[in-house]
Amino acid sequence: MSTTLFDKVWDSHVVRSIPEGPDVLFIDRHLVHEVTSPVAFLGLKNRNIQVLHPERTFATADHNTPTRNQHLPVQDPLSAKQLQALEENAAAHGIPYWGLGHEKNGIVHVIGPENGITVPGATIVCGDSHTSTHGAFGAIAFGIGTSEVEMVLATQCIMQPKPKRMRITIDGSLNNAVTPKDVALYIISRLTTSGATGYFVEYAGEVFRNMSMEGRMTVCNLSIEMGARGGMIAPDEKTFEYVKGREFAPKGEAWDEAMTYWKTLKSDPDAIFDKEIHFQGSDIEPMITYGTNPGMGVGISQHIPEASTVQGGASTYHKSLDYMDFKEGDSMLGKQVDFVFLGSCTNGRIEDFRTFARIVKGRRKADHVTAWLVPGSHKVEQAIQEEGILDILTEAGFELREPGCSACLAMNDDKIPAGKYAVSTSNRNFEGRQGPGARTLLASPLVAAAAAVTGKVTDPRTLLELETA
Ligand SMILES: CC(C)[C@H](C(=O)O)[C@@H](O)C(=O)O
Ligand code: SF4
Repeated sequence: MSTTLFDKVWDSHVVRSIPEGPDVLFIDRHLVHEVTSPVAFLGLKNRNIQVLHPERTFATADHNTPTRNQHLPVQDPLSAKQLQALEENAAAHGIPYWGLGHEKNGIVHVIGPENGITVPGATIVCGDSHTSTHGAFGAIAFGIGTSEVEMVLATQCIMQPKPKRMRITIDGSLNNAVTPKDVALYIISRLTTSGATGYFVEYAGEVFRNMSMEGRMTVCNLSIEMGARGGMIAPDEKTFEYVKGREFAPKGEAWDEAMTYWKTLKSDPDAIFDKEIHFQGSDIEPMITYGTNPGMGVGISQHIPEASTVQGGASTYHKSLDYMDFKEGDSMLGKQVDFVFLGSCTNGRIEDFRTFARIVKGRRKADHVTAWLVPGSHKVEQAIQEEGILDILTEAGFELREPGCSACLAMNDDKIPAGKYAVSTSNRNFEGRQGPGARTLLASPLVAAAAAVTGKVTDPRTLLELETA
């Protein structure tokens, strides 16, 4: 029978189908963080229920944690309270808790793959929209609300209507300096932020096959920003190689058994999708956003589009440009940059720091730029040191902070001041996302690095060319 990858994984997890209603799905892995879990645990307490599968549940602190002096007590009272609540809840239910300072601590979507919690063919949920990241391994992974977190804690199941299937195929190869982040921003700019609403996306084609696991995670992470329920990529040798030997991955006979199953995880050649979309890799250039949603992006050498050429109302478009203090027709190149943020579950992995270092090596941070370089986890932080990247960064005048979500959503002290411009490797550029009045330009680690050393929006290709010249 011809089945999609998505159907194979979904159908094998259905515990019960409700006619004309949602399916009840078994959940293999449940990731928990401090923001969306307190009320869920309270619900369990009120009903005197224990977590059904603590060994399938993993808790970390990431959203409102400081990125400096993590060894000291957390100053902000609300953050301190949320962190303490998670620690106590985890202890009460026998759930592993990787709090501040723990070697496995980090952003929930970075530590899952890093520790082998994320595996092909699994169902993975978290009270967090960017759970889609884990789809890079051929898992069905999606964000859930707090009441659903409670449901999964209590039953290890969730009720979900089955989404439709979309496949986005990108063939060919990518141009110089075009990274997975650019591919994702390009797709969203073409589809808009609601273009995949109601769908679960499979990414296929040469461009994704050639991507590293880190790159695939970046792409799947951003699926949610075009409205998709999630995104996934069929596992291949690269996936298996990445997972093998990680702490929570299957071992010995269990590994062999898992591999037999994982190798079947691909869409059949004649599988039918509800919607198919095709792009060419060579059409993509380094991207940057100019507006207040992730779909408002252009190639870095381009100009801000005229309102008449974009979808949606002109008044919303103008409101967005007013917030950014940009004008239709402006060139993106040369725009002043005050802050640079490298980090988040989109681009806070080791490969992103390697990419950033490629450009800053032998250069200096621009004097007027404040740069926050925040690893996605302690393991990433450690790799940055071990690989000598920290030396490159330090020599160029940068400083490394401690892991967490940080300026991605500014729930801690890392807030971009009102009116300032930040080139950010994160995933959302909504009004006030990085601090009240802050203006965000989403881009890749390469574009962020180019901005950090020149102090303005700069095409990274011009700097890379100088190196090879
Ligand atoms: C705080 C959390 C619920 C939220 C999410 O769901 O995505 C956050 O991670 C974000 O990126 O906005
Ligand atoms: S890094 Fe940003 S997008 Fe990712 S989980 Fe944290 S706040 Fe959400």
